[in-house]
Amino acid sequence: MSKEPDRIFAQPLDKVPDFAFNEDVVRVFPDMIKRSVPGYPTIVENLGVLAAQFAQPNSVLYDLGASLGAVTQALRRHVRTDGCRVIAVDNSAAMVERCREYLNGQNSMFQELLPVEVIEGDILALDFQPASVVALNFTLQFIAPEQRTALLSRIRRSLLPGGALILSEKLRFNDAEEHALLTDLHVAFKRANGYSELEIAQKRSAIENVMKPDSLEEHRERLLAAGFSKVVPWFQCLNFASLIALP
Ligand SMILES: C[S@@+](CC[C@H](N)C(=O)[O-])C[C@H]1O[C@@H](n2cnc3c(N)ncnc32)[C@H](O)[C@@H]1O
Ligand SMILES: O=C(O)C(=O)C[C@]1(C(=O)O)C=C[C@@H](O)C=C1
Repeated sequence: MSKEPDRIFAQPLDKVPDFAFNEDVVRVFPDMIKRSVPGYPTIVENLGVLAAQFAQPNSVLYDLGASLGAVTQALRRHVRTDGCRVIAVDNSAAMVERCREYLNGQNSMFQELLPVEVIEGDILALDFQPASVVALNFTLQFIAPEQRTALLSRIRRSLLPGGALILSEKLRFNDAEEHALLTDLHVAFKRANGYSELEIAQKRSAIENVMKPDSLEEHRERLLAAGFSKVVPWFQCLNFASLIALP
């Protein structure tokens, strides 16, 4: 994985463009996400552990919005169920190209890994195959809010009995005081990870039009409306959380 440090917002910009998963972001993405999302390494590794509990023989495991394939690699480290294969999907050409390189490197180093197919495409247009695990790791927040329920309904319909959706997201909070406190603590987390005030402020304006977090209550209601029977939060660090949704 690239070790290049994220300096994307380090210099003052006349106008901060909307955030995009382009070549510049791809180059620094492992550093960016680790320094921006509290608990990210724990979530990714344990997503593999959780997935192993829900994986059903001869089924598909989806990594939706796979970026560089961190979740796919965790699935390959932990899932040992017979006949499983991973389908990783992302609509950023730059991400997909680099993701394929990393996974090919993994293929040549280890034997008996789950087969992986990396698809460059829009998860909103995906024809889902019967799946036992679907991971949306910090991806739903980038989908237009009015399209989220339909996507989750299609995922729900593709899930096999015994399977699960694992959904990780940045959260907002309905209680203004709680929202302000956890937002401040997230800024402190970024500062402690070496981001300057300028970098933090410019990143905030870059993502505000493209990334729309929901509250835990909104997630729960939407998942139930999409046909899931049970929603169980399994991780929260500051304003970032991960949920298990059962069919
Ligand atoms: C924050 S990143 C996900 C991080 C990744 N899952 C991980 O754990 O390292 C969000 C990803 O979702 C992808 N994405 C956003 N909208 C998408 C869509 N409609 N279809 C496919 N991928 C999408 C972006 O290109 C980006 O790579
Ligand atoms: O909330 C922020 O400030 C973030 O930087 C979050 C976030 C994310 O949750 O995906 C946004 C974009 C990058 O992909 C990395 C992290």
